Amino acid sequence: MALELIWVCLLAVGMISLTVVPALRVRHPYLWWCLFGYPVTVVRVLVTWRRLTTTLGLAVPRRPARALLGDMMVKGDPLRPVPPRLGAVKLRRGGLRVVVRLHPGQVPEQFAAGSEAITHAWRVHAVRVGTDARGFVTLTALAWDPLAAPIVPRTLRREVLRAVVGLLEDGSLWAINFRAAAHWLIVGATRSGKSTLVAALVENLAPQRVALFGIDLKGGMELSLFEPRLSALASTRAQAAQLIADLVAEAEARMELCRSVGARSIWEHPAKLRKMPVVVIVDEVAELYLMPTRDDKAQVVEISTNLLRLAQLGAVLGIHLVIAGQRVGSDIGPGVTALRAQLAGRICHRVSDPGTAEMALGDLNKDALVAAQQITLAEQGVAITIADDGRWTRARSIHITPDQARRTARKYARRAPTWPGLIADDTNDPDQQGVYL
Ligand SMILES: Nc1ncnc2c1ncn2[C@@H]1O[C@H](COP(=O)(O)OP(=O)(O)OP(=O)(O)O)[C@@H](O)[C@H]1O
Repeated sequence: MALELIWVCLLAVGMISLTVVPALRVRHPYLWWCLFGYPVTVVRVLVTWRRLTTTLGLAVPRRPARALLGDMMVKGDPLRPVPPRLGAVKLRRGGLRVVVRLHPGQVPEQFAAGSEAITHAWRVHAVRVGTDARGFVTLTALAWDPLAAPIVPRTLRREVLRAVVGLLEDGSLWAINFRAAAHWLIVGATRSGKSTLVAALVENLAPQRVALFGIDLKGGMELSLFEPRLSALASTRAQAAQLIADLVAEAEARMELCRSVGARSIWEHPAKLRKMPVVVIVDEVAELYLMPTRDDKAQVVEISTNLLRLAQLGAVLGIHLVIAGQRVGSDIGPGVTALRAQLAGRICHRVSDPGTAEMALGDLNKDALVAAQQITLAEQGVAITIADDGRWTRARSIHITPDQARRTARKYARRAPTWPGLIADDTNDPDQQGVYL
């Protein structure tokens, strides 16, 4: 009877595993990885390590390859070469990480050359080789392609002017951090994912005590989604010229304030005096520089000069620019190359002309430029960006639908300070006090 009960229990467990585990893998991949994928992979790593390193030539013999047997010299490989010492296999979000101690004479490049074989042996999506300390390599395995459908954790450390917009290809968070790079350039051909990225950015910034402005000369088609949360939206060139001029005046007033309190940036101001950070999103920047008639020329020159001033002054004054466009080449107008030099943050989606990729990444890294040109039509939302540590990497934004963006903008409409003046009508809300301090 007892034996039958055990069999029934085992059968039930087996049935549940067969149905629940695959469903969990699809619906909650991170939970699946913690509960099932990670433990199984740890066993696989430990079991395969000796054979894997021997096959790759990374295990070294303890004894020399020749030995004296009586008065005979015997040559041959020792039976049990010693693999490099493996540290604890640690869990990381959607993957694992393990530190390996190198044998004397080994270099990380030997492990990098074998990363494809390690990937297959561990049955993971990819293995990256890094070096955090001399004499050691860190092997980071990704369970699946993080760019296939990026999911960011719901509970994130809230930090003002930092927006987590997706994932990097190593599975870490992709953040647009205005405190690290004051201004950002986002380029990409049509349907490459620019608007989705901007939506992810606004989704993050909307709950923060940050004033958002929009300039969208495509009749406000893109940025009007966020209108309730914007302090102002310029949808004609005249409105844009006025708004940019007003923002330059705001920057000058902040500069004056800095001088009066002896501070070099608004972040050094006493909390009570500190002005609200401003993020200005410019969609389709080329439209600002178009000169259909002669009369437009003066206005274009004014816009170009003021935008450049805003970029130069704004970084320390809490005024930040996000410049987005399909085609951003030096040919679109005077001052574009000078403006580009001020935009330290770069994001390049699939582009249709090499000039735009060159504009976004050419002055930073030639390999990044090549990688950007290899993004395919199917990889919507995938971009090349420069990470916080200065390295270029592939990344993909989370997919925010227009409806989601509209709902977020409505939800946080009360947090949009009035313009001019940037006076928030919610300063008594204790929930919001000090968010940007
Ligand atoms: N991160 C993403 N993940 C999945 N799909 C995406 C992502 N980003 C964009 N897409 C898909 O690509 C389509 C086009 O994206 P989006 O509208 O953002 O492109 P765009 O570059 O702004 O185009 P346009 O310049 O024509 O406005 C979206 O409708 C969406 O279905």
